Amino acid sequence: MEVKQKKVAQQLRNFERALGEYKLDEPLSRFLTRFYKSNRQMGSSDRRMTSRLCYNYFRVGHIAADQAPEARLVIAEFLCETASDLVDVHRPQWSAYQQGELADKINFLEQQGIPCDDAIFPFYSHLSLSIDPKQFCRSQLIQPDLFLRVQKHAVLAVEEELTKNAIPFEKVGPYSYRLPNGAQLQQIKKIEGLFEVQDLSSQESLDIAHIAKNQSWWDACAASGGKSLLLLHKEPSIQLLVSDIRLSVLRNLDERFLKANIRTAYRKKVLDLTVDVEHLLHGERFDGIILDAPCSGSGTWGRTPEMMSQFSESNIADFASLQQKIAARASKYLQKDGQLIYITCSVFREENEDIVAYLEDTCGLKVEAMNLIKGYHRKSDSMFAARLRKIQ
Ligand SMILES: C[S@@+](CC[C@H](N)C(=O)[O-])C[C@H]1O[C@@H](n2cnc3c(N)ncnc32)[C@H](O)[C@@H]1O
Repeated sequence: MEVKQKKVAQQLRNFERALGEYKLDEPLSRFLTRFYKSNRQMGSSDRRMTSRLCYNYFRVGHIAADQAPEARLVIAEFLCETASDLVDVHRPQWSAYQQGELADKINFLEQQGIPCDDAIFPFYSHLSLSIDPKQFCRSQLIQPDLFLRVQKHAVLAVEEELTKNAIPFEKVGPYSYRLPNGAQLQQIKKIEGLFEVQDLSSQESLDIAHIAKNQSWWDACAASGGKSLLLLHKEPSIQLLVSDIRLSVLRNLDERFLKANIRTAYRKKVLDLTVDVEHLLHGERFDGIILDAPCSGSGTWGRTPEMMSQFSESNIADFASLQQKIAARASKYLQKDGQLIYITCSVFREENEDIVAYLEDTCGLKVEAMNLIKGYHRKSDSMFAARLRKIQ
C-alpha cells in the first residue's frame, strides 16, 4: 500500500501543479502540451496520468463545486474510471463500487450527500427539448470516440492500412469509421489525405440538405472547411464559395483541400457577416448556403470539458444575438427556393430552434426540416441542423 500511496501522492502533485498553472484562457490540450514541454522530467506515464486527471476533473462540471480540488478529483476519478489508485487510497470504501454501472455510481454518491445529476452540466435547463437531459448530462462523464470520414475511392485502402498497423476500427457508415481516442494515424503516411477526422454527428450535418449537381453553394462560416469538404464529398460538381471572418482559417482550408486532393475550383473571400457585405458579393445569389454558425460548442464539450468552467449562462444570449445577425445577413443571398442549412454544435435551444423560428418570422424563410443530431448515446458530439427554404 505504501508504494501505491507514494505513487498517488506524486500524481496529485503533478495534477495540482498543472491545474494551478492553467488559466482557462486556451484549450486544455494546448496548455498541457506546453506544460509537458517545460516539465521534461515527466515521463510518458506521468504525462498520461496528469492529462487523465485534468480532463476527469473538468468532466464532472459543477459536482461538489464547494469542495477542494483534491476531493473533487477523487469524485471525478470514481465516476469517470473503472479503476483508480486515487480512489483506492483516498476513498477505499468506494473502491468496491468503482466497476459498477455509471447510474449505480451516481446513486451511490447521491446517497452519500453528493448531488450529481443536476450538477454535472449546470446549463441543462437550456437544452433543446428533444434532448433527454439525464442521458445527456451523464454522457459528459464519458470521452467521445474518434471518427473518420474516408474518401469514397479510398475505403479499402484505409481499412487495409488500419488493419496492418493494428489500429482497431468499426465501420459505422458507408464512409464513416469509429476509432479509439489517441489512435496514432499520423504515422501511417500511405493514407494521408484519404480521410478527414470528423465527428460522426458532424458527418451527418448535411444529410438534411438537398444537394444537386452543378448547384452554387456558399459556405459562409467555413473555417478550415470541414463542412465544405463534406459538401464536395456528397457532390463534387458544386460551384463553391467559402468565406469566414478570419483569413488564417481560410489558409488552413486551402492546405486541407490540397491535402485531400480536391479538384473542384472554389472561390474564397474574407467576410464579416455582422456588417454589410454587398460591395463584396455584388448581388450574387446561391442555390444553397451552409451557415455553420459560431456557437457555444456545448454539444462538443465531452471532448473539451474545460469549456464548461469558462462558460456562463449570459454567453448563450450573446451567441444567439450573433447568430441572428449572421444568419439574417447570409439568407439575403439565397435565390428564391434556395435553401439555408443552419448548423450549430450547440445543444441549447436559444442557439437552435429559437434562431430557426426567428429566421422564419423575419427573413422570408420557411423551415422544412430540423434535427438535433444526438451523439450522447453513441460516444459522439451532438449537433443541430435545419433546412430553411427562401419563399420570398
Ligand atoms: C463553427 S465554426 C465553423 C466550422 C466549419 N464550418 C467547419 O466545419 O470546420 C464558425 C466560424 O464562424 C466564423 N465567424 C465568427 N464570426 C463571424 C462573422 N461575424 N462573420 C463571418 N464568420 C464568422 C468563425 O471564424 C468560425 O470559423
